[in-house]
Amino acid sequence: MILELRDLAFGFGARTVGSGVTLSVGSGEVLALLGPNGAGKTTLFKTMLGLLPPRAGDVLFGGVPLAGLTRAERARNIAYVPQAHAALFPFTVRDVVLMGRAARLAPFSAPGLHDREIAMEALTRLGMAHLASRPYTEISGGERQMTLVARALAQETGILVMDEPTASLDYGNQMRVLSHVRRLAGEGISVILSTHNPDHAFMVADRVALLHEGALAALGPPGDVLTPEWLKRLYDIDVVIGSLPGSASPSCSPRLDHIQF
Ligand SMILES: Nc1ncnc2c1ncn2[C@@H]1O[C@H](COP(=O)(O)OP(=O)(O)OP(=O)(O)O)[C@@H](O)[C@H]1O
Repeated sequence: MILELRDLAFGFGARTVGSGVTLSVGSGEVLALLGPNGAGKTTLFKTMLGLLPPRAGDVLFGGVPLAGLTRAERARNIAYVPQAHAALFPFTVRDVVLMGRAARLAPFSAPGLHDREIAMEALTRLGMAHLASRPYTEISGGERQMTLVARALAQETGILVMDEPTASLDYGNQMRVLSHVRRLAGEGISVILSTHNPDHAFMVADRVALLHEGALAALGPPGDVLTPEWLKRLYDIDVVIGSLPGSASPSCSPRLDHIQF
C-alpha cells in the first residue's frame, strides 16, 4: 500500500475533529472522501500531508511513518491541490506551477530548463498553456484552481490529494479535471479527493470514504457506499440513484419536494 492511515485522530489545538480513521490507498487508486461541511475533510488532508500533527495514530508512505520523512521527502511523495485561494503576489501562472518543482531542486539552486519544460507540460496537459504568462492575481477563480492542479502535476508525486478540486470550475472544466484524475490513476498515481458531489465520486472513484460525526462511517466501492440511506444520513436529503441510458456511471437525483424547512 502506498499510503496508510492507522487509527488516525486529527484536529486543532485541544479539539479533536475526527478519530479512529484507518484506511489504505493503493497505487493507481482513486479514493473519494465525502462528508458534510465541517466534517473534517480538510483537517484530515492537512494531517495526511504533515501540515498538522496527528493527535493519535500514524500516517505511513510505503510503510515509512510521515514523522520520519523530511519536508522535501514528503513533497516528493505527496502533492496537495488546496481549494483555490487569492494570491498576494503577482507571480505568473508559469511561476506558480514551477513552485511545484521546489522539492526536486538541489539546495539553493534555481529551476532549470528541465523544470520549466515539466511546468509547461503540466499546463499544456490541462489546456492552460495560453495563460502561462498571465499574473496569477489576474485570472479567474476556476483558472487559479486549474493552475494549482498543474502545480501538483509538476511535483511528479505518486500521490495527489485534491481538496474539492472541482468546486469553482465551470461544468466543462469540472469534467476535464475528473477525466485527468482517471488518466493519472491509469498512470499509477493514487488520487485522494474530497467532493460534495456524489456523481463525481461515481464517475471517478474506485472507493468512497464517508466522514461523519468525527469517524470514518463507511468505506467501500461507490455502489455500496453511495446509497440513498447513507446520503440521507450525511446530508439529510432524499435522493434517487439510477443510471441514464448510455451513461458510464450512476447518478443521484435529489428529491427537492421532500426537503423540509
Ligand atoms: N484553523 C482552524 N482552527 C480551529 N478549528 C478549525 C480550523 N479550521 C477548521 N476548523 C474546524 O474544524 C472542523 C473541520 O473543518 P474542516 O475544514 O476540516 O471541514 P471540511 O469537512 O473540510 O468542511 P467543508 O466541506 O466545509 O470544506 C470544523 O468544525 C471547523 O470549524
